[in-house]
Amino acid sequence: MKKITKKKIENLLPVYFIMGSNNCQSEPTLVLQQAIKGGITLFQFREKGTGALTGNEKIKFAEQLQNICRINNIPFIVNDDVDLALALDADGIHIGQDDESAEQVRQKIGNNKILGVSTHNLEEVKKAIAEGADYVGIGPIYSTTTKEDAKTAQGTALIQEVRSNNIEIPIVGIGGITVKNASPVIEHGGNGVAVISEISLAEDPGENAMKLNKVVKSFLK
Ligand SMILES: Cc1ncc(COP(=O)(O)OP(=O)(O)O)c(N)n1
Ligand SMILES: Cc1nc(C(=O)O)sc1CCOP(=O)(O)O
Ligand SMILES: [Mg+2]
Repeated sequence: MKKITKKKIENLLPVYFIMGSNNCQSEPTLVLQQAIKGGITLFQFREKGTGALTGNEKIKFAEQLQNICRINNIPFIVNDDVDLALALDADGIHIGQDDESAEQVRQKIGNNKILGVSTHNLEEVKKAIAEGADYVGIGPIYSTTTKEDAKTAQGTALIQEVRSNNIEIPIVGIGGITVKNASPVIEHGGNGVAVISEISLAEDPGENAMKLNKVVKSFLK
């Protein structure tokens, strides 16, 4: 992959689907295929929490999902695990404030992979940018039960603060986002929504992916 431009990242963020084996009630490979058909624009492999796969099982599962993404031209991002991202030659890595520093991770992955960083205040956003983030995740926008250690919901306040400071980093909102409540994230300056359960637990994952794609794109300028 060539050096990623800001415009290119923005174009990947509208419907950012995140999933691990414990987020699904049906076969995860089918859920991902349906989500892709529905119109997700980016995928993150996030294998963590209760009952998550480890070791070789985790690697094999990641390879299966990466393969599905490859066939369908959807970039594949790995959550937390920099070694796995490098071993799989993933398209990028997403890290949070409790993970390795963005500066260290950027050094390890070079300039041609996507680096996403979770942020919860303006200082963290500025630091992430200085250390080489390509986009920031801001959340939780709404309350969520999917992430065991999620912080208190903050709405779109930080997205608005970042934009009112004329900071142009691509932003994806995350946490409790559904088809019905996605639009404020974009109206207030986000470039996309990152969701787990709204797609992974949907009766029809493809339909929810399609609805999210439609609502987000209708509010993007
Ligand atoms: C797009 C996106 N935004 C935020 C997160 C959360 O990352 P983090 O705070 O490191 O928490 P975990 O996901 O690792 O539990 C994310 N994964 N993706
Ligand atoms: C992985 C994650 N990170 C969050 C953050 O606030 O940084 S909230 C979250 C869980 C998102 O799952 P759902 O779409 O089911 O609410
Ligand atoms: Mg993390």
